Amino acid sequence: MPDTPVVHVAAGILIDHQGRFLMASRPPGKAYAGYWEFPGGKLEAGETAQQALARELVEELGVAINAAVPWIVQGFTYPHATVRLHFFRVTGWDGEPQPHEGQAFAWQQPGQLTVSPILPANGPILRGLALPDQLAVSAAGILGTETWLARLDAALAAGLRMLILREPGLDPMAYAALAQAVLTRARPYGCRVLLHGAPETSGALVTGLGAHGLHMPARVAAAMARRPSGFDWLGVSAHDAAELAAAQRIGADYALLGHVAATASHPDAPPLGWHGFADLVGAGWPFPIYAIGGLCSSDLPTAQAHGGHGVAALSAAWR
Ligand SMILES: Nc1nc2c([nH]c(=O)n2[C@@H]2O[C@H](COP(=O)(O)OP(=O)(O)OP(=O)(O)O)[C@@H](O)[C@H]2O)c(=O)[nH]1
Repeated sequence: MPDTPVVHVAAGILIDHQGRFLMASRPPGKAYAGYWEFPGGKLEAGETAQQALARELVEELGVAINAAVPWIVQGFTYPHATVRLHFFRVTGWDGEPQPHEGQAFAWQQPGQLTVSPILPANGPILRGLALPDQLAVSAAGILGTETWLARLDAALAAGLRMLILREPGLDPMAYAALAQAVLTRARPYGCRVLLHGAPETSGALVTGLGAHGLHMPARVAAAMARRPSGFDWLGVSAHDAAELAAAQRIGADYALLGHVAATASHPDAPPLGWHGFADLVGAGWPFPIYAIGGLCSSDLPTAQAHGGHGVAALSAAWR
């Protein structure tokens, strides 16, 4: 049987100043009419995804893009087509979106969807949109627990909304006690806390404490065939294409990719640099990828211009 040809599609997630994103209903006459999607459409011969996006948004919404960054690439097989969807986050455009094809529009808040049904391929996209563009990795072992907890309080007050509690120097009892203390501090702020380790060693603690998920080292994910059950959010560290492929295989919700810049925590391995980061991300992955390694919040625009979802900071998060 011949392989089904892959249809490449560009779709734009218009994000406004309040952090809301635009969804549109598919017009009558198209496959999945009435389903909600992100505006966009198929690439024409010779077009790049970015060019197709610009054309489709003029045709469908009458807006001209002036700020867009590549984001998730999602493959999906429908009865009518096998598609490869190139999603872009669009933060600047000229003109007010108009329903040129008779679509209905809805501006939506991440994590609080009010429209349905959604095109089946778009589930991971909506989850990805609910992830903040900055996260922090803990540093209790580096700073000392009391000092770090005080800095955590300050970071939470300043807007930190996702934290990976990675403390390889702590024994299991001390780690569990710290995790409890961190969750108590983070909950009032709605900050997600992911514990670190393998499902066998840290999974019961995630469930027992009601943490938001598990972040796994690359070698743990590489040894898995499928997603471990029982975790709302599952993240993976990666350093190369094989480790990103492992994250994809197990259905990770996000990956950290690095290290991008030289960092004291990995003095021996050469940094990827932004070009190395962009080359790896540019292969197209169905989950958001954070840049990590010697970075701080001012690196966010650079990370996003190179295809990253955002920045993960270790030392810089606690200064
Ligand atoms: N535009 C868009 N298409 C999506 C999304 N998610 C998703 O699975 N798709 C799929 O990608 C394909 C896009 O095709 P389309 O019908 O919108 O493309 P088009 O504007 O060129 O349409 P046409 O050629 O039928 O007029 C469809 O199979 C659609 O189901 C999404 O968020 N936005």
